[in-house]
Amino acid sequence: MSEPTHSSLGLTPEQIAKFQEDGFLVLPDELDSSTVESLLKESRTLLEDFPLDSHPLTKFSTGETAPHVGDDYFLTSGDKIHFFFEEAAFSSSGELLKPKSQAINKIGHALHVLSAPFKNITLTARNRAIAASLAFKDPRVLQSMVICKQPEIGGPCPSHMDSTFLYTDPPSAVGFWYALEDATPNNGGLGFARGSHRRYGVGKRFVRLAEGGTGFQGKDEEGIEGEEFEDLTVKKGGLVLIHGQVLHRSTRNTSMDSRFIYTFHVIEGENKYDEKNWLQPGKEGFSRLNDVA
Ligand SMILES: O=C(O)CCC(=O)C(=O)O
Ligand SMILES: [Fe+2]
Repeated sequence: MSEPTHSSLGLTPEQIAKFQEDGFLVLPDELDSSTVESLLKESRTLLEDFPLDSHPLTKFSTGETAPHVGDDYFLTSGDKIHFFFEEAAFSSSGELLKPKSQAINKIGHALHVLSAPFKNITLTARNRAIAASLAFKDPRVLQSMVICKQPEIGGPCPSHMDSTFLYTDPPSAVGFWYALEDATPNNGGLGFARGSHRRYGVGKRFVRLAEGGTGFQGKDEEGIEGEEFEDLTVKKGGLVLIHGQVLHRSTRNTSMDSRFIYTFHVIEGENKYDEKNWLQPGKEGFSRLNDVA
């Protein structure tokens, strides 16, 4: 038998139609259990090994939690592995309430470049073929992260569309979201307003501000707040593809179970990616899925 071609590794016509209809697509069992185990092990190692003393949110002993502490750490994270705390991990006087491995909400944003286990599941022939199925010509990978959503204090991710954050002209973002643990309505799962990508354009953008830091520019389209969300259950190893304009969110995790997921985003390299976007490419540019053998 001949080797499978890229296109035969891609989505079926039925899967493509469902993605276009709903704005998301669940692909169960995308990763086998030993791969998931290796990604969890890598995540735990990163959490254990990062230096707490030099982190911008903990190196100030006075509990300095002003909004702009950490702006630079965030804005320079596009080609690095940085660690972002759960808001509820600190007391009102700025003391860390949990051991650091249970206090981090998110690790990002270049795991797909700098961490071999994450790179190995991101820059793959399968993902190249999935992107081709979704009509990408020059798919580029950016903004990879592990979202830990820690037990008891896991912060919510309010309703948004990803093209607000990773805008191209025309919009093209697609999220690849992998459950590394079962993600359920009980531990802060993932919820969608089904079909909402067909109801709204990209109304606002999350940008670098001229005065420093980041903020939103523009307005949401009318009616966006009234959307109903369906909370999914995604078993570990499952992949969810997320259209850049579908509204999605995840809720607070007050359960005793963490909800580790890995996500990265793909944009069309042929579309204009401007300097307002919060995440700017390093010298190498964003990773090309078409370079995968
Ligand atoms: O899993 C979450 O909490 C949110 C993930 C998300 O918004 C994304 O991957 O685009
Ligand atoms: Fe998102």
